[in-house]
Amino acid sequence: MNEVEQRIAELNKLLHEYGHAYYVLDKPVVADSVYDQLLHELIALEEANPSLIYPDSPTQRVGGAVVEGFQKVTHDYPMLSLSNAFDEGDLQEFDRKVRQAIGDHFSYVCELKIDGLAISLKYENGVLAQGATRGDGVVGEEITANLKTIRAIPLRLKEPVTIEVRGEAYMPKASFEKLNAQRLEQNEELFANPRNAAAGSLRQLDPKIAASRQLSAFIYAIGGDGEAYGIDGHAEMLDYLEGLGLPSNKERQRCTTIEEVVAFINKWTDNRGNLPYEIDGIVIKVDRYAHQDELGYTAKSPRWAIAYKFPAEEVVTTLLNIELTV
Ligand SMILES: NC(=O)c1cc2c(=O)c3cc(F)ccc3oc2nc1N
Repeated sequence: MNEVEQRIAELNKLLHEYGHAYYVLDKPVVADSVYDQLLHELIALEEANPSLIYPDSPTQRVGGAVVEGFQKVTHDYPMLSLSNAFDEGDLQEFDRKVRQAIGDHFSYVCELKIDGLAISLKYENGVLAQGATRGDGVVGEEITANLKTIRAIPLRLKEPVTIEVRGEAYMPKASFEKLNAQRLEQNEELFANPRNAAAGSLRQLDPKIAASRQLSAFIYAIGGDGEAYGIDGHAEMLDYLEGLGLPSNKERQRCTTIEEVVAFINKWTDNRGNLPYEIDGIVIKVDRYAHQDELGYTAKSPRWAIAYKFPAEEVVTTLLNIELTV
């Protein structure tokens, strides 16, 4: 390898490491100025040596041309939606059905329900090959170019595995405030909430616009059969996906009773305002895959999971009261 090739290889490695620490682990290891300086050095070297551009170089995140529209993709495994629980009674009913089907020796995994939009990511031999929206659950839109602009999404995994994962793309609260402040400046219509802003950003046909929106993502499941990777349960799968370099939400907790689940829900009902992203509930999943297989699915939802939805913010009821009094 000559000197330039060596430096390009070294810059790719460093920027990949620093990017993972900053965007996936939320633990920066160098100052932004150092990252930017190295990135600009790589951009200059790649411009002078286009044949040495790596497909997963950080300079390739904002690539793609502006497209006329998105291709449709059929998911290998349907992207189902979660059934909802609105109060403790619903949770007790869910728990009763689970115990009826698989007995009492199991545990739940509780996760924050990120308020964004569901995405699917396909990696082939470790390289991000396709990204798509949920769509109607069977057919989604191919938005690979836009998802590549999300720095929390690795362009290459730490292992050359072929795997499909599912997760939630979202707009952090800080990005949302900044975006709406800019739109106010430019007399543009404001986004109502971070979820709409994230959806609107990923529907942009120009990846440069998606890149400017500073989205992020959490991965919450594998698409397809986790046991094919020698993994027996969901919590273990999330650890495995983290090991591959994928971002998963660390605020997850194993619970063995609904009482523990309720305690987790109460904790985050009170604390969610301190999170740097919006959540609209808590997802409760039976952990072991063998138990999930026994419980199975309805036409549109897994029977082994449920989403507890937080009550609507009081501001809505206040508005309603005003209307009612007038
Ligand atoms: N928004 C979320 O944070 C979130 C969403 C889902 C799902 O939509 C979901 C849908 C399924 F059919 C099965 C598992 C799931 O797990 C999930 N886990 C999460 N943490």
